Amino acid sequence: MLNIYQTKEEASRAAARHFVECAGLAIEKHGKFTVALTGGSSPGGMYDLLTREFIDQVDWGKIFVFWGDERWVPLEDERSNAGNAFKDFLDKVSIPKEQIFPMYKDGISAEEYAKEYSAILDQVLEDGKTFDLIFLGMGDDGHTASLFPGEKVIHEKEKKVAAYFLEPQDMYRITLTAPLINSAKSVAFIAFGAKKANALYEVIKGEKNIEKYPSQIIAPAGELMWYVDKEAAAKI
Ligand SMILES: O=C(O)[C@H](O)[C@@H](O)[C@H](O)[C@H](O)COP(=O)(O)O
Repeated sequence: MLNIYQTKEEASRAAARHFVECAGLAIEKHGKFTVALTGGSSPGGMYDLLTREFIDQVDWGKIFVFWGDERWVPLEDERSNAGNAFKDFLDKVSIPKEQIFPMYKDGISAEEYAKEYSAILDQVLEDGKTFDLIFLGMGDDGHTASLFPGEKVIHEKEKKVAAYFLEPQDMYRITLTAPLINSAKSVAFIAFGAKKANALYEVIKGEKNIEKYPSQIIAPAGELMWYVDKEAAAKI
């Protein structure tokens, strides 16, 4: 469902509400809530609301946190998606540390950790396979998670988690793969601003070209939600 809001504040509020609702339903159903967070700047407003206004509406002790993707850098590095999420969100709520799984580990290669991360998911996810909720951002180029245009990781079918060297950024990336993302009960994109307008149009209304607009590959078994502002939706 495409939800368009006047401002990014309103869209962030709706995304935060979605988090609260999904958490409540999952905890009622199976005693825990498994969620993957997105990197980028887009979830900032939602994090802020979750740590203040909505803080008493979530049973934080029952939440298990993962990431959709990560730059292969230590958490102290300002490019770390996990490091930023701790600062803006996770350090301010009472999720037990052992229930938070950054996609980075010292002293091991990205490829090795992708296998380890996959094994952790097998243990923690309901039935070993489905997330309750995955948040995704979308790049101005239509990428999502670390599924970048033209990269063969877009078509990965076997692995749940993949790592590879992303030449244009000169760094390793680690990412949930499309089949795992698509098995989620709910997937929620958050995208704001005029710079996203072209990609959003192409992903939602354009001709199918997954190589060029990898976000098109996201078609979950469960619900697909978009939380966008009117600037991002300008071309739709
Ligand atoms: O690590 C990454 O590169 C992100 O996970 C990426 O997929 C991000 O979500 C988008 O690039 C949107 O970024 P913004 O939210 O900053 O626009």
